[in-house]
Amino acid sequence: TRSTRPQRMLKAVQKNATRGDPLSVISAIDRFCRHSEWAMNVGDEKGTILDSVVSEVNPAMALELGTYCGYSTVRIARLLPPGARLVTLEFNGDYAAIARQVIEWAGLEDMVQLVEGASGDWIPRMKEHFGVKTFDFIFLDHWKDRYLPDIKLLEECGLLRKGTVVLADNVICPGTPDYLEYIRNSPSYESNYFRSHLEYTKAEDGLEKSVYVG
Ligand SMILES: Cc1ccc(Cc2cc(O)c(O)c(C(=O)NC/C=C/[C@H]3O[C@@H](n4cnc5c(N)ncnc54)[C@H](O)[C@@H]3O)c2)cc1
Ligand SMILES: [Mg+2]
Repeated sequence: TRSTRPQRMLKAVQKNATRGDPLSVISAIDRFCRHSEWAMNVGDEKGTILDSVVSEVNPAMALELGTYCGYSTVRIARLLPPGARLVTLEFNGDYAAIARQVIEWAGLEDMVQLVEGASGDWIPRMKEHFGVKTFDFIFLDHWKDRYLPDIKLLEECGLLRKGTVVLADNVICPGTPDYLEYIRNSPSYESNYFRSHLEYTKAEDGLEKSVYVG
């Protein structure tokens, strides 16, 4: 049977990227998406904004919702300080299997804990199951109608602390109107919009950076 797009993306990484070199994995995926097949990675343009926020936060404990093929997982994990950890949730087994191999090709498997499961099920178990106290940095890039319920769940589970930075992809395209409305009007967050473009296209999109103030 015909291969899937994530499988073809992984092949492109194994063919064009150097084992243990995260930047070569990132550029191999960007080249694949620009010249072969578009895919919903955060991409190179929004990726530089993601990089600058991760570098500024320098998180010891990071969370990603929506691993997909692991592109942003690699972008984040390559910037983490030694001993830091990135937990990434992905409930599609096929995508998780591809992402695991992409993360391993980049040589970042020691920094990353890929959990195969739904955010709604696993966020309440972060403390007792993963020994997480609070997250320093959170990247939202899963189904857009899950951003709002999951940020509220993260609050309820006490997983945010004063200064936790939440970065949300696609707040314009596909768009997350209910999340934006909540986070921009909540006294518990200071938010800023970083205007950019939908990955590999000229359409507008952007990232919303929100700092939890408690
Ligand atoms: C109209 C239109 C369509 C598509 C686009 C283009 C476009 C551009 C983008 O950057 C996008 O991020 C998206 C997008 O839809 N992303 C959804 C990404 C989901 C991944 O996360 C996984 N997942 C989804 N919910 C959960 C969950 N609870 N727990 C754990 N994993 C979850 C899924 O298994 C996927 O691995 C789309 C732009 C405009
Ligand atoms: Mg996205």
